[in-house]
Amino acid sequence: MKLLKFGGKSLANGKGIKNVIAILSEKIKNKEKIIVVLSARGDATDELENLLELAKSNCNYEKVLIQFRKQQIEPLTTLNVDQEFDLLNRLLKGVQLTEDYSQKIKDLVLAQGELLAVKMVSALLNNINIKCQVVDSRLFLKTDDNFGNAQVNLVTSKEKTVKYIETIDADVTPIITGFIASNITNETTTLGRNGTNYSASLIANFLGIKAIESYTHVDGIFTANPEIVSNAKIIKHINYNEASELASFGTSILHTKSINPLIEDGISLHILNTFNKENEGTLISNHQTARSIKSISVQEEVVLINIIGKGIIGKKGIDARIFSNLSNIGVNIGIISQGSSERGVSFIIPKKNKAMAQKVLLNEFKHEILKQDIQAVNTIEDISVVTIVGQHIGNFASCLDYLKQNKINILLINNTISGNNISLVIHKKEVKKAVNVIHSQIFGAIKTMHIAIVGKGTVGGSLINQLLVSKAKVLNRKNLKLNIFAIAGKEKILFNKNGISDNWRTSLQEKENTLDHEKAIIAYARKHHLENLVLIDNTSSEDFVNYYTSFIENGFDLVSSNKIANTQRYFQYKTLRESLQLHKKNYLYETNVGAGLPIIDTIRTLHESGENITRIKGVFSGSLSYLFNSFSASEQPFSYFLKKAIELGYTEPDPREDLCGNDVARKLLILARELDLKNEFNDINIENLIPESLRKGDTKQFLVNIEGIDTYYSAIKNKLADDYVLRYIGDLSGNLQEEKGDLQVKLVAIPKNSALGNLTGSDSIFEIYTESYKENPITIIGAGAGAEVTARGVFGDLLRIADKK
Ligand SMILES: NC(=O)C1=CN([C@@H]2O[C@H](COP(=O)(O)OP(=O)(O)OC[C@H]3O[C@@H](n4cnc5c(N)ncnc54)[C@H](OP(=O)(O)O)[C@@H]3O)[C@@H](O)[C@H]2O)C=CC1
Ligand SMILES: N[C@@H](CC=O)C(=O)O
Repeated sequence: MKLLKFGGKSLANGKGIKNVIAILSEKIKNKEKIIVVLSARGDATDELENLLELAKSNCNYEKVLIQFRKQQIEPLTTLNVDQEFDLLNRLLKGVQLTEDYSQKIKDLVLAQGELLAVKMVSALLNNINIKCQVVDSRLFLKTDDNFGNAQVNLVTSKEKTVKYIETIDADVTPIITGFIASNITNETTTLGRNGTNYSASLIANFLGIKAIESYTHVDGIFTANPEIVSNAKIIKHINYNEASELASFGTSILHTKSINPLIEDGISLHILNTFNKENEGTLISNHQTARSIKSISVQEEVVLINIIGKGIIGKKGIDARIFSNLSNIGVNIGIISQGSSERGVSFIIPKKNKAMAQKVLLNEFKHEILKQDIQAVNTIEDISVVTIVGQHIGNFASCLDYLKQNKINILLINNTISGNNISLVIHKKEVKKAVNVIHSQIFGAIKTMHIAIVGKGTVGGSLINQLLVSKAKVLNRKNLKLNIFAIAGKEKILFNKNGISDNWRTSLQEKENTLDHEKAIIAYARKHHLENLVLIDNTSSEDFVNYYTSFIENGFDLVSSNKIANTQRYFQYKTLRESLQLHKKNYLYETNVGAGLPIIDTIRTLHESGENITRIKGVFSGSLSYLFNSFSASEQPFSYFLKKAIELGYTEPDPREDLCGNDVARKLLILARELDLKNEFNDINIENLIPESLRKGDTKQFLVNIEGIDTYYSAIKNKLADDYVLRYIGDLSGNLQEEKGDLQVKLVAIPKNSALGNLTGSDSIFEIYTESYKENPITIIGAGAGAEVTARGVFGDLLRIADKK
């Protein structure tokens, strides 16, 4: 024999009630022996409560009652419900006259919800020739007089239940009301909210039924609320102890009170979805599961009370006074925190008890408050308790670190003595982010990086497209979801918290111009509780780097192809690093020097391992490499190749930044600073390759007069000896153990058959001389510029940051 319990949402009009009848008729036709327990249909309990309130306030409840009746007789409008509605009418009239009602009246009114539900389901089954009988549980579930939350007399109720059910013919299915019972004088009582689950557990226990199927509107118990964590998973099987833990920490489909009768009699409870026949649901039984389950639950509607004062330290009896006073007024206390040297006690109570608790405490401690021994009894609202059930504190350190990295402020932390549950008190606005962060950390589930990309030109545009093309593969291989939630150019921003799509260029174009990109991006991420934030700077803007610290302070890691932040004044460079350290944030910029080549990583590894780097020399500019390689081997003028280099995406947004040597100088300075040298940009000796007349004016003007550059370069070429080529090199030398190195950027003529002379295309070459490698430098060679290789380098930095999470 099985007991089937259906919740209110399952019994609501439309698909719900249809599915319930289908489930029941299939089982009965298959000769399964079942007993059915029902809740009130849909929101009937709330609606009946609302009717009481309307009547109490002397409002016109009749119209609402007519509407309620209409709902309750769907889908069988011929159902006779006169008895229930005559009673409701009389009761509500009385309430209207007296402008008040007792809990006893309320129980009688609410009971009509369950009575109507069993009447409807029985009638629908009878209509399809299934024998069933309406059963009013008030006839056998006996309670005390505590209306609204009555205590069941287990012995009497068991005896009466068994006797009553025996009177029903074996081929008739009992359809029993949940939630309602009666006292010794047969007055209607109720078993508290979610009482139907309790009724079902008790009836199964009394009748020796070993299995309950509890039909709800959800697929079962999840590792976290699926409305908060999109990739939360169903927990297929848990044992009673784990279920009790989940129930006491706020998992809404379980209630401790309902689990106890199951444990006592080894009754399994299968949570199933009325609306999803295929789903396996969650089975709760006494079988030991292989490993302790983990599930994250959230308790809302709580407040944190802090009692603060120097007079509390070491004083005996303070705690006893707090807790006995609250217990006297029936307030349940949750997490308690009291540091040995802290001047205060903090604890969680239900929000509804806030005013009452504060009043009682202020009164209890009025003398201490007067003497200033207690400075404040304050309340922090808008908090939630996030509990990780089945999580040991010993393995939680990385999760805490991860929460900190995501700027989640933990007000209190608490673990149970068994060490298997951890509760965190956090601000309500951070709950969504916190639960997602914890979920991805403890379940190794899909981790989502939320990425804002500023700069959507040559490099930025390629990066966005690479990310869109590769994101499915990355998800597959690394369980990592790359979600671009913002794209910005100079003037416009496009946001989409679920990730921008392939037509981002058109969508961005259609946006209004905005100011303050930084503020808008931070506000958007905060509003949508986005975790694992990364800001990617693909501009060459000097202004935008000023916002880096603000992004860091607001929980963003940084990736940048823009070289400006690393080549500002040394104190600014240092301040940025201090901020990164303080906020435990990462800043990766591999593309700053070698585009897609791994220069910074190599130099940093050598340096950090103690290897003395003595010199770094090479052709650092992909565009200039391309220009000199092509120009030397051709009769075309220099400007012809310069235009091609711009087209190919090798140059800086203003190509004069390459030609004047600034770009190479920046790369050189970035490398020097990786070696802990404190050079400033001004310290670099730079040979400028732009004729004086073309240095002034903006990029547009320069491009109009671009041919003006040709005579200058033809003259240089004409002076070049045979078998020599031109190379624009960066050279970091001197004593690199000192505070500053010697930084030179210059044009040199070198033999064609040397390492530097042999370069082709837009290749760069970096020669790294060290004490161990002596005269044979480590050489890194490859494409030194270009949209695709640089974007790939930025992509690599992003994945490196994801790996650190
Ligand atoms: N090209 C290469 O091979 C390499 C380039 N880099 C670096 O990559 C960066 C980007 O270069 P590239 O893509 O060629 O440049 P582009 O000129 O093609 O793109 C620059 C982008 O930055 C945007 N932008 C400029 N200023 C701002 C601002 N203040 N706020 C927001 N957005 C802004 C522009 O917006 P809008 O579109 O609205 O004009 C544009 O989308 C540079 O710093 C460069 O040094 C690094 C290594 C190699
Ligand atoms: N303009 C740069 C691009 C990479 O930083 C270059 O030419 O190397």
